[in-house]
Amino acid sequence: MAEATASEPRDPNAIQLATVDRDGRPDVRTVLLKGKDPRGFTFYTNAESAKGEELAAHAEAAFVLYWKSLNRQIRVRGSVESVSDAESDAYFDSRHPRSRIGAIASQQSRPLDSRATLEDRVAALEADYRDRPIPRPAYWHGFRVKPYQIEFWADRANRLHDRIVFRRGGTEGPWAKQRLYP
Ligand SMILES: Cc1cc2nc3c(=O)[nH]c(=O)nc-3n(C[C@H](O)[C@H](O)[C@H](O)COP(=O)(O)O)c2cc1C
Repeated sequence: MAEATASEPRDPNAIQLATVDRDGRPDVRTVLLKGKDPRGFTFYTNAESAKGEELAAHAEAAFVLYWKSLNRQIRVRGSVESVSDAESDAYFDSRHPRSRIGAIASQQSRPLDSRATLEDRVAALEADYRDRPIPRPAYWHGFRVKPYQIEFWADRANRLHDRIVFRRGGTEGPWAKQRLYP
């Protein structure tokens, strides 16, 4: 990530996050990776969005990071849990006030009749919260992907790329390392 931060033109932490809906049909979208530690990988979103509903029905996800400037890919599969309220509060409070207002104003993934409706809602909320703290809505929080598989792919000459996969039986415990044919 440090190398990508130095060389990617923007959003080195953008991940393409895949989930499945109630009928088992895949869905995918970009979100920003906001945390990584031994427990897993964290992103923030509206739990009432399409992805939130999909995760509520089936708490499993996969994501891919592709750094074009480095020609490297990382693939992750894992089970998903909500992060603690304290973690979500800390991240929410670190965001710019406009982003906090945006999180309240946006009924993410639901129909919006016009851009003006959203802008009016933002203006009303900005007036409402001018002199008081902007609280994190309960539906806006972090999700943690707890990995059971992580694969690193790196470009090599003549398309004989390196692929190293780490797997484990569940979301805890030791990893087994395996090299794969490209
Ligand atoms: C570069 C980029 C970063 C994004 N980051 C986030 C994010 O961190 N959280 C989020 O909820 N949506 C983010 N989005 C918007 C999502 O891709 C998506 O439009 C939105 O979350 C609704 O997805 P859903 O309908 O599948 O729930 C981002 C989009 C882009 C292009």
